[in-house]
Amino acid sequence: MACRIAVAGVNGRMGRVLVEATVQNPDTILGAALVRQGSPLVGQDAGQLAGVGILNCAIDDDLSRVSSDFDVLIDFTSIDATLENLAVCRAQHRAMVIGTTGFSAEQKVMLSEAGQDIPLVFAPNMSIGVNVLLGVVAQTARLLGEGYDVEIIEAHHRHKVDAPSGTALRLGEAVAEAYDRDLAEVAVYGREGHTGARDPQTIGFATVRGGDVVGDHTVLFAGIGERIELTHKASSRMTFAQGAVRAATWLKNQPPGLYDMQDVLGLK
Ligand SMILES: NC(=O)C1=CN([C@@H]2O[C@H](COP(=O)(O)OP(=O)(O)OC[C@H]3O[C@@H](n4cnc5c(N)ncnc54)[C@H](OP(=O)(O)O)[C@@H]3O)[C@@H](O)[C@H]2O)C=CC1
Ligand SMILES: O=C(O)C1=N[C@H](C(=O)O)C[C@H](O)C1
Repeated sequence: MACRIAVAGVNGRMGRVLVEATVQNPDTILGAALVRQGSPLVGQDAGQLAGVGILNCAIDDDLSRVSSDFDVLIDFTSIDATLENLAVCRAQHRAMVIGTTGFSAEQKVMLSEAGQDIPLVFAPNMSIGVNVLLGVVAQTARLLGEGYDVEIIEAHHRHKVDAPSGTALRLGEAVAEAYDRDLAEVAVYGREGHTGARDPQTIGFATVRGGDVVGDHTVLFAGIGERIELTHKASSRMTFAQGAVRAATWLKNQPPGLYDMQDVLGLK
């Protein structure tokens, strides 16, 4: 049976592409589409909004009201909206794929607690490429060993509200884990003024914001006399949306738990 998907924030940049990816996937149908409470979009057809034709799926602003219409909620919205939707999905026993970024450590604990009751996929980047890159980066760190300075550079569009990106932080975690370091202790977020010489244990982050950049990430291993730069560039949001829809079809058959894209793609 087709997996019935609900898309939160259906008018957002990701929301619209998620509707398109749901329609394109032969194993999924759009069961519900959500917008902010009181939005003038309520009642409009979600397919029409996403530019994929009429789907006979009226946009709603109340997740509890439509909870019997979907199996998995895909949520790429904001921290507040995602946590509100998580509470509803937990109460109504609905699975959830979360792509929203920018959560604090405490908020991430809330996600793992919810994983005791419902199946959840939470990943800062749903593209296949970035999830392969996570493994490549960890292996590169292990093979190079100490003596290489690690810097993570990310670039995104002018509308992005969180920095560094969730993906950059996840890449940082992968490097820190490979070197047996704690990212919270070694991360350096930007530099200014008289910084002193670089501490070799640190992992640096640099953020670029501008225009319509979909999402670029580079992990730089800089040694003496050589450097390795591992780069992923997303050129379309469809890569994230297809990953999220794939995660939803996978999640439908999983027991409660907090999973990531490495689980979905069998990369662990
Ligand atoms: N994991 C991944 O692969 C990816 C993750 N992302 C992440 O997804 C998130 C969304 O990105 P993007 O689509 O570009 O953002 P947009 O701003 O384009 O869309 C956000 C959507 O969420 C809705 N929303 C925001 N706050 C609330 C609220 N409090 N209540 C109800 N609805 C709300 C917005 O509604 P309104 O328009 O009314 O404000 C809008 O529909 C970000 O955190 C981003 O980092 C993005 C791409 C890939
Ligand atoms: O906000 C975005 O656009 C993106 N956010 C994600 C992140 O923070 O890592 C993933 C992607 O790069 C696009």
